[in-house]
Amino acid sequence: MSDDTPSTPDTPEPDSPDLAAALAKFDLDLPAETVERLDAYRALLWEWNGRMNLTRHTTFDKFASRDVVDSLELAKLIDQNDRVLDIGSGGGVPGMVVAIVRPDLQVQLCDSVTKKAGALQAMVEELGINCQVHASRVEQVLEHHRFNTLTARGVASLKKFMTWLRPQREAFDRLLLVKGRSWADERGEARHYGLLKGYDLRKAAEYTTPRTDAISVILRVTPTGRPG
Ligand SMILES: C[S@@+](CC[C@H](N)C(=O)[O-])C[C@H]1O[C@@H](n2cnc3c(N)ncnc32)[C@H](O)[C@@H]1O
Repeated sequence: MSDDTPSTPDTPEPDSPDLAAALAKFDLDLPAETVERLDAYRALLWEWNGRMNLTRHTTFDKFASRDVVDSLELAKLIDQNDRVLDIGSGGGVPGMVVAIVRPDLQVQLCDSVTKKAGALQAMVEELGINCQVHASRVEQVLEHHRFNTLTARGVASLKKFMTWLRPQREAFDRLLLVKGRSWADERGEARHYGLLKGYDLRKAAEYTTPRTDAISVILRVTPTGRPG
């Protein structure tokens, strides 16, 4: 190619026209019935998003490559029939997606903002999902309920989580947190404050958001002995 050949600018890939196309684009193979249920949830989420700020993932590609991918990675780590609480569900990610892809689980959602919990409750009812919604902070939910698995994405630092959960360590078997690249700094901070004493913390999964270089990890935090 000669030096004066005009370079063609990178043309951005067009967004997929529907959820099935987006899932196929990222090699996410789900049963047709699950795709239908996910799409019904996606439509409600975008509708509610017009009334309050619940998500920035308002293209099929973003919904599939971020929300569905994170939720599927989490779902792989949850035991059969677990009682699950999704903390700070916001618009329902990952909890609602996990409830749809893993109907064996007993998923509950919580958000401390009453109007967000109200939107979640309305979506759950419209979709006919058997999923209790708590309009409260996780600290309060755990005073009255016990779960096998707690999940969360984008809610708070590890230090904050370990502070909130400290008085309720008997109320759950494990905590699964979706985190970005800064996870090791967060671990360092939580350790510095002695908040990981009496817990086992492992990186349970690591994956890349499709077609980006964004790395995500899932941290699994398990209470072991008594806190130091
Ligand atoms: C940035 S949003 C993330 C929403 C969703 N998990 C996602 O990834 O799209 C964080 C949510 O956590 C909720 N939240 C913050 N602290 C909380 C707490 N202690 N208990 C329950 N929800 C909380 C907020 O109200 C907010 O809706």
